[in-house]
Amino acid sequence: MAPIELTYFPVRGRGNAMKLIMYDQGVEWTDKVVTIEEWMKGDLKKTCLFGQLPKLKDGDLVLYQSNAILRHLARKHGLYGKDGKEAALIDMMNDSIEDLRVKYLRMIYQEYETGKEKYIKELPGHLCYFEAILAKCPSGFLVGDKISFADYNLYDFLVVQKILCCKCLDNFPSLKGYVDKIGSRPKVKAFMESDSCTKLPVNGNGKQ
Ligand SMILES: N[C@@H](CCC(=O)N[C@@H](CS)C(=O)NCC(=O)O)C(=O)O
Repeated sequence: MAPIELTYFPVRGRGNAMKLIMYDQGVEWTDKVVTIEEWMKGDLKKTCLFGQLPKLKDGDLVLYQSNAILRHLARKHGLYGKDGKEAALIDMMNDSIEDLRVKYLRMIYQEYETGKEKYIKELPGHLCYFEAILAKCPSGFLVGDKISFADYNLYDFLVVQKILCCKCLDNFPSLKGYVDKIGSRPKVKAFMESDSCTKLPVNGNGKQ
């Protein structure tokens, strides 16, 4: 049995970026899928440190909080820059991706009907920062010359934004090139085209 076990709902959600990292880095893991019906019984929730998923079990280490999980995988698999300075910059990038993800999730779960149009209108005003960052990165990665966990996270987020609004990257050539570049890594491509990704709804409430 794989030593890593990921417990999450049958959605892409916050689980997809960590799955992408594991698949691309050749890490074996087992998915423990929790249906909403099972979750609603409440027993599993009570055992979760903060009452939420995802949960990653790596040997005797049990982790909650998706960004802590991404960072753990990054430390183990060399996806955290070449030194402390790059690690700090990667953290900064990832925090900014998290800010956007929270905005997106708020719209999806709390105000899809009333807030979707406004969200799409405001999206370029958020994405432009990443466009400017990537336009200045000769490697095509957010920080340094190697892929980091923040790159997988941003890639995952941008793909989800394209599902919401297929034209959202049209005015952002660097972001477009970035999605194409990361998306054409053979294992990333294979994972994104696999049932493990395509068969799952993007979000738990069916909105996307
Ligand atoms: N900050 C947490 C948020 C986790 C979170 O919102 N989990 C949701 C699913 S994505 C959840 O467990 N919802 C069920 C519940 O809160 O009862 C993280 O990044 O992991």
